[in-house]
Amino acid sequence: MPLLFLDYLFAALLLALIISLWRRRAPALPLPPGPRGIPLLGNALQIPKERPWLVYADWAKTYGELTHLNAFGQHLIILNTRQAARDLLEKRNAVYSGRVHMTFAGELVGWEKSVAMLEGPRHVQTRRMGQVMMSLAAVQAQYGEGMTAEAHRLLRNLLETPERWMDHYRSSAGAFIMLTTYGTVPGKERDALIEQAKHVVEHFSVAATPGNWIVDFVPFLKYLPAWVPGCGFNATGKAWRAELEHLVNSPFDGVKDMMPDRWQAKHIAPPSIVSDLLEKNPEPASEVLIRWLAGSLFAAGADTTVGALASFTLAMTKFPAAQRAAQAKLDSLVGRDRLPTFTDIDPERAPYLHALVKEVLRWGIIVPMGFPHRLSSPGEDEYLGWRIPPNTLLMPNAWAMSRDRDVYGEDVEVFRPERFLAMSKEQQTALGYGSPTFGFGGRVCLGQHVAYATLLVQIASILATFDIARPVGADGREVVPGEVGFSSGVVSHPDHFETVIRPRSKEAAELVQAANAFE
Ligand code: HEM
Repeated sequence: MPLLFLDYLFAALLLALIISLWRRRAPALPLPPGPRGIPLLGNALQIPKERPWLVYADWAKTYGELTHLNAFGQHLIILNTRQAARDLLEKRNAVYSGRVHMTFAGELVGWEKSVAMLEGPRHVQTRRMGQVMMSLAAVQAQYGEGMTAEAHRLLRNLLETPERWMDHYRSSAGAFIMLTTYGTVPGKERDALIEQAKHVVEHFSVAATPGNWIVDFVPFLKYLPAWVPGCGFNATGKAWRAELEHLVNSPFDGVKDMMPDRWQAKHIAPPSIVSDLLEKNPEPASEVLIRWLAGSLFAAGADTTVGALASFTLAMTKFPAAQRAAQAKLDSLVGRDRLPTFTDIDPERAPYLHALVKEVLRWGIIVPMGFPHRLSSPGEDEYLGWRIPPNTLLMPNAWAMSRDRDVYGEDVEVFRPERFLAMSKEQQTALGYGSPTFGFGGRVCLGQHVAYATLLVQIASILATFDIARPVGADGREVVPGEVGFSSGVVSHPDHFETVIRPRSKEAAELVQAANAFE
């Protein structure tokens, strides 16, 4: 027996030796190229804070498809081409659909239950539930009427106080999501929730900014009381958690109360994503997923849609020819004695309008670096001969992809909807809503069809009734906006610019008033 034991020991040592020799002979694949960092910090000091997509696009000229960075040991890879993003985030989405873990935003404030941060089977299950929003036709059929009425309210607000256009876009975006998600009707309660949501979304942006919170680097600090010097973030987290939970729970409980016997579909709740999901998934275990799915929609949808409308307004101010062309097409399609409906603006009848909305999403791309995806498999991956270590964060440079000259032509900085009309049907289908603005793979924006339908009806309604014009300076000449930058957050809005929004005619103003006569 002792001899047998020694045999085993000898065999094990031999095996260990062979493995170590083999490992030495087969060196690991290289990491993708990237700027040289410094010990411990890596590239942390080189990561650009202002409009990083511009710097990354510049680096891509040196490094190619992928740029590798390392910040305090965390691997980051910028995906510089749509092909690389498709190959990794779409074709291998089973392993590239993880998200980054954030102690402050996720655990302390409570965003970890939101769809955008969930991972694994709960994420897949929640997304499956979100399929109720999974086609443009379905969204229009179910919510088209309510969306049209919301668009009319936006027009009325623009007529009354045009200079407050950004406020009106914000409350309109909130109203659209409240309507589709909870079926909430206009009123004081809804206005209060939209106002509260504004703060929650602003706080999310601060909470999720990497580097803002020491507890993200030293997680055990979350256990210390807020009065310990340096741990005040625990009090902030608690306050923000309370407001987030109120926003998630209050409208949800309102719908639930209206459907006490929801499994029999005998209820008085208006049609909405929540009532639909509660009806189809009556088992109590689904409730928390539906509650947070609904809450996530507001957070993910409100600021993004507002940003897209701001980009639209900037584009119309800078490129009046596109505005005139869109108005002429709408006039010939709808006439000038009524407002457009969803039936008027389907892709077959209104191709120019669809091209214009796609161009808004491409030219003024508002999530320029997407949201990072995490490689969640325990082992490393390989792509084009490069090594991708587990836990790497992949960030698609959607801004650079939306300026790919091979796809969009040489004039990528010009707002020109015609570029989509010149493409074949196959090309257009491959590009989806025109650019990678809605992300990729198992994480692609869950609200993309709602967002697109919302923009379509809002933009058609505005163009039919208003002119978006350049202001006139003291010298009597039009002031053409110069180079307007975009803000640096995850959701990026155009910086301030001057514009004038006024009714196209007396008749157009009357149409807007008539559409809101019963309010
Ligand atoms: C123009 C408007 C919008 C843009 C540009 C946009 C863009 C995006 C992007 C880039 C992502 C990340 C995709 C990825 O990780 O690859 C995302 C995720 C998401 N969006 Fe949107 N979005 C918009 C509007 C909306 C709306 C209106 C809703 C809700 C009704 C919504 C709900 C979501 C949700 C729930 C996620 C998280 C998906 C997940 O992590 O599984 N979005 N969006």
